[in-house]
Amino acid sequence: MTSTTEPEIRKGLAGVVADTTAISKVNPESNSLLYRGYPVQELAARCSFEEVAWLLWHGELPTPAELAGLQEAERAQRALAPQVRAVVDAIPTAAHPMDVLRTAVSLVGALDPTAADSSREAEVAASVRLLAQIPAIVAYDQRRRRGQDVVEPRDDLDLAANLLHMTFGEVPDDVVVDAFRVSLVLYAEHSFNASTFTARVVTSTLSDLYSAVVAAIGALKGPLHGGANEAVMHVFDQIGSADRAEEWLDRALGEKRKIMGFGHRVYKHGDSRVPTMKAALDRLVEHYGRQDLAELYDRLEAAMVARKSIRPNLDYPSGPAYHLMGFDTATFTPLFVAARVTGWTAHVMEQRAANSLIRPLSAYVGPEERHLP
Ligand SMILES: CC(=O)SCCNC(=O)CCNC(=O)[C@H](O)C(C)(C)COP(=O)(O)OP(=O)(O)OC[C@H]1O[C@@H](n2cnc3c(N)ncnc32)[C@H](O)[C@@H]1OP(=O)(O)O
Ligand SMILES: O=C([O-])CC(=O)C(=O)O
Repeated sequence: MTSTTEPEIRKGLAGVVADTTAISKVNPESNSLLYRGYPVQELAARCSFEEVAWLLWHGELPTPAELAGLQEAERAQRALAPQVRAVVDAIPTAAHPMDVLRTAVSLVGALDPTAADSSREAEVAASVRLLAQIPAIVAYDQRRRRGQDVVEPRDDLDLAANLLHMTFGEVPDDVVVDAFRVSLVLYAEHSFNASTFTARVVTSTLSDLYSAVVAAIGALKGPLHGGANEAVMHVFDQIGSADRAEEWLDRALGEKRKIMGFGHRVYKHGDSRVPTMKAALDRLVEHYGRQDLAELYDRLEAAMVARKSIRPNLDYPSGPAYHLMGFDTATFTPLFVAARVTGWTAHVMEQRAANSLIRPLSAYVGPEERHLP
């Protein structure tokens, strides 16, 4: 007699601990998030996005000389190669900006003669290159969609201010630049989320860093992940005003729809990053005089908590914040990429340093063996 043990299947790998990481710690019990040991709220309050990028890649905050070196290298690589502009121009504007970004990043990799070099030095250099190029691609694409000419980068501005300058042709008020910087810091890293895990799977086959980032962009695009920040804005547009929030939500829940910007695979009592981003959104609401947006935000959140006890994730405040800054809704997820590329590339380097091919098993449920007639 044979005994068969059913394999345990964890759909969506929920609850599975797939490997160790020293990059960030997501703690749903204490509702906290640490990057290399530092609470993300402290980093968002006191650090530039470039300092956080260095921290994620190297494990420690940069010295003044290290930060100056990173800034110099990043600022020197902000201009897009003519081939990259030409490829972006060749993509119809009906294509989503995430498709444009995915394609352009792939070309940036193909144009890098050191792309196949997987030494740590080369991968840090490629990470800095992507840190510089992605904002330029995102800004270029939004401008061409609006029929606007390219704005050249300014090397006297940090990454956050320069991205805004390249997108809008001017540097907005400090309150706006600061809210944008905060969003980049909060979006930078979040352990084994779907896009980061994708980057690690690609790296585990000993593929190159650019391939891992291109695949991660594909994973981030979906509305269950990074695409939710864009989807939140579509929800706000559909609802229109605060007094319609409950009615809209009841209909959506009645149709068994997922409400974008709410819920999380790991956090079940609220996302550690939301209070910091909500505070930045509140400052933008004040700055732009858009209390109507804040009222809609609050009414929908309160109704969702009352009906389902499900709380907002980071995409909920980020969507309306990017809207107030003036970004097109379809540009929101590319902005997430501009931030998360730091976490992805840190994970690529960590995976490579202690690699094991990522290849789980499956339980076969198809037909028993059979034969052709
Ligand atoms: C930066 C980020 O990527 S954060 C995530 C951004 N994504 C979103 O905002 C999309 C909306 N949210 C969701 O779809 C989910 O909450 C996810 C995908 C993020 C997490 O999902 P999971 O961990 O797989 O939880 P799951 O989908 O099983 O939800 C558990 C229960 O809560 C419900 N639920 C969870 N999130 C939502 C939501 N946003 N709207 C309505 N119901 C929800 C589910 O329907 C399910 O209910 P059931 O047990 O009655 O079937
Ligand atoms: O951790 C996750 O599953 C999704 C998320 O919040 C992120 O990637 O920032």
